[in-house]
Amino acid sequence: MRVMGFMSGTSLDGVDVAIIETDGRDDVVQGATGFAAFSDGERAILARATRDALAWNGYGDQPASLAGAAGVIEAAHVLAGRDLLSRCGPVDLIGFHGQTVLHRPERGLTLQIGDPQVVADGLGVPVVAQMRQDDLQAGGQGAPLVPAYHAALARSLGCLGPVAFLNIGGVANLTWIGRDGALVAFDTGPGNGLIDEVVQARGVGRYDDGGRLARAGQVDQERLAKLLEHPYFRGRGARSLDRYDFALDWAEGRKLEDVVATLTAFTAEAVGLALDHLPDAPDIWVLCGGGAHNPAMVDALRQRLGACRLASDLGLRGDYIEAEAMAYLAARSLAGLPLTWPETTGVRTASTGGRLWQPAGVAHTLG
Ligand SMILES: Nc1ncnc2c1ncn2[C@@H]1O[C@H](COP(=O)(O)OP(=O)(O)OP(=O)(O)O)[C@@H](O)[C@H]1O
Ligand SMILES: CC(=O)N[C@H]1[C@@H]2OC[C@@H](O2)[C@@H](O)[C@@H]1O[C@H](C)C(=O)O
Repeated sequence: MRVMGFMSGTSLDGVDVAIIETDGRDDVVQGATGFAAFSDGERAILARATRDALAWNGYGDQPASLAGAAGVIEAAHVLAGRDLLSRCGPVDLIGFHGQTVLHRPERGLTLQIGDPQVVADGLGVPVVAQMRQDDLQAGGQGAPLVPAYHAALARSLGCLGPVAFLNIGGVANLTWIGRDGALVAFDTGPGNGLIDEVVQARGVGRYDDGGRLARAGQVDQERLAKLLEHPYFRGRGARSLDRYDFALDWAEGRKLEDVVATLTAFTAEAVGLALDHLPDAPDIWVLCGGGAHNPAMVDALRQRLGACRLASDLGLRGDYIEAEAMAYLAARSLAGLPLTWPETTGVRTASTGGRLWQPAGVAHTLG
C-alpha cells in the first residue's frame, strides 16, 4: 500500500512528510517527500507548550497551552499532507506521530499532541497514531520506535556485518542490527538539542550552522567528563530520554564557542559509551537526522566510532527516515505486526501498537 508518514521532531523545525510503498515487511519503496517549516509564531506556541508540559510533568490538569499547540500541529500536518497529495496523488494510509511535549517512560507516560481525527478528516485518509502507548503499557519505554524500519533498511541495503543506524535529532538514538537480524536499540544521549538550546539562548540563530561554532571553540574536558557522569549513561538495555533530561545551567557566562564544542563532543562521546552495550562493534555506522548536516558533529563521531557513512551517501533520505518510519509502522500496525521488541524498548514481549482513525464521510474503510 501507499503510505504517508509524518514526523515533527523535538527541534521544532517543522513537519517532515514522506510517502513509501510498503507491505510493512521487506517491501519498501521510497516515494516523494515534503517539509512544512513552522513559522516563528507557531514555534513560539510549541515552545511554550513544551515548557508548560515540562513544568506540569504529568501531575494534575494538563496545561491550557497544549490545546493551542495541538491546533498548530494539526494545521501544519494537514497543510504538508495536502501539498504532497496534490503533487503525488492519493495514499491508502497515514502514520502520524504528533509532537512530543513530555516523555516520562518510567511513569508510563509519553504525550504526543495533535488529534489524529483532525488529520484524518483534513486529508480524507485513515490515520494510524498513538504508536507508543501499547508498548509503554506493556512495560516498554515507548521509544525508540524507528528500529523496525532501520532493520528493514539494513535488509534492503544488503548489509552483511553488524550495522548501526544513528539518528542525531534533538536526542540521539541508535539501532544496532546484527548479522542474524538481531536488534539492539536505545537513545544514546543528547543529539543536537542542547546545542540548539544554547545557540538560541544567545540569540545567534537556531543551531550551529555548519558546525562553525564548535570548530571555533575548545572542548572543556573537565566539563565533558562531568557531563558523562550523568546516571543515564550507567543504565543498560533499552532506555529513552526526554529532550530536556540534561541540564545546561553550567554553560551560563561561558564562551559560546567552547560550550558548543563541548556539547558536540558530549553527543559523540555519549554514542561512544553505547559501544559498551552492543554485542559487537558495528562494521559501519549510518548517520541520519539533522546532526548529519553538522560537519563538526560528523567529525567528532568519526573520531570516536570509526567508519561512519552518511545515510545520503547510501542512497537513503537521511532527513526523512523518521517520517518514512512512521509510514512503515502504520502499515505494520494495520497488518497486526509487532512495532517494538524487548531489545528495542524493553517491552515485556514483542508488541503491536497504534490505533486507527477513519476520516469522516469516507465510505471505504481499512483495517
Ligand atoms: N546545516 C546544519 N548545520 C548544523 N546543524 C544542523 C544543520 N541542519 C540541521 N542541523 C541540526 O539538526 C537539527 C534538526 O534535526 P532533526 O530534524 O533530525 O531533529 P528532530 O527530528 O526535530 O529531533 P528528534 O529526532 O529528537 O525528535 C537542527 O535543530 C540542528 O541542530
Ligand atoms: C518520545 C519521543 O518522541 N522520542 C523521540 C526523540 O527523538 C529521537 C529519540 O528521542 C527517539 O527516542 C524518539 O523519536 C523517534 C522517532 C523514535 O521513537 O524512534
